Amino acid sequence: MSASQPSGNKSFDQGSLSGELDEPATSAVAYEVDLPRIERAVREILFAVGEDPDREGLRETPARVARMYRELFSGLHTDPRIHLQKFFTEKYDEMVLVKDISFNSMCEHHMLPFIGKAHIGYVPNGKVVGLSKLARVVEEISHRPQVQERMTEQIANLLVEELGVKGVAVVIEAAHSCMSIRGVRKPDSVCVTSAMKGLFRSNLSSRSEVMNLIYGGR
Ligand SMILES: Nc1nc2c(ncn2[C@@H]2O[C@H](COP(=O)(O)OP(=O)(O)OP(=O)(O)O)[C@@H](O)[C@H]2O)c(=O)[nH]1
Ligand SMILES: [Zn+2]
Repeated sequence: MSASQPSGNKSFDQGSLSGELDEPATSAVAYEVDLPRIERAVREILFAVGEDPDREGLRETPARVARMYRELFSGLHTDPRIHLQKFFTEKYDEMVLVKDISFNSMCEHHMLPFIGKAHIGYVPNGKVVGLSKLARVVEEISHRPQVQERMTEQIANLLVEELGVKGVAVVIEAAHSCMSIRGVRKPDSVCVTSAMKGLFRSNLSSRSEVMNLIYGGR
């Protein structure tokens, strides 16, 4: 299924399509990142650590870092709700699970990456979204200064608010570089967070089912 040509996939034709047909490629909100300001700041950091930002190898570094931050924080200027505006009215009312959605984010405490996988399960309440849209939501919510717990909650809340799901389970596992390359230096630690809403919160067997589907066989 392509984002702008949903009728190409027969399995989705059985339901009717709602929402915007001309979905933009991204949900970007107009904002011009101040690249020169980042460049000046990076030059200052290089001076402060005792480097010479004008030596050949570093000359282009401030501009590179500025472009890098624009990319890593691109989710600050997007509205991930847009990806959930287009849905399919399906009778399907069992769980849908997309697991192993890889992501990278930036820990807001140290501005170092945390990298991992998100698993999103939900039980629809008449509205089913294209599977890629869940990954798009993860992309945008992760490309911000984040903490893992907030990211987990934000994804779950978005599905509740936009799709009125009967239940949603978001599980995120990630390795935080701020814990591996510096500070306490525990390179093998993995942080796991979960947000359970609706029947995944109230019903133990639904919760066990989604956890088994995510982790079963591992
Ligand atoms: N709960 C949570 N903590 C995080 C996340 N990312 C980083 N941290 C933690 O944020 C904390 C910041 O602690 P501080 O004491 O303010 O900073 P610090 O002196 O650099 O801490 P150390 O990392 O222990 O050296 C650290 O314990 C990090 O492990 C996250 O996504 N969630
Ligand atoms: Zn950190």
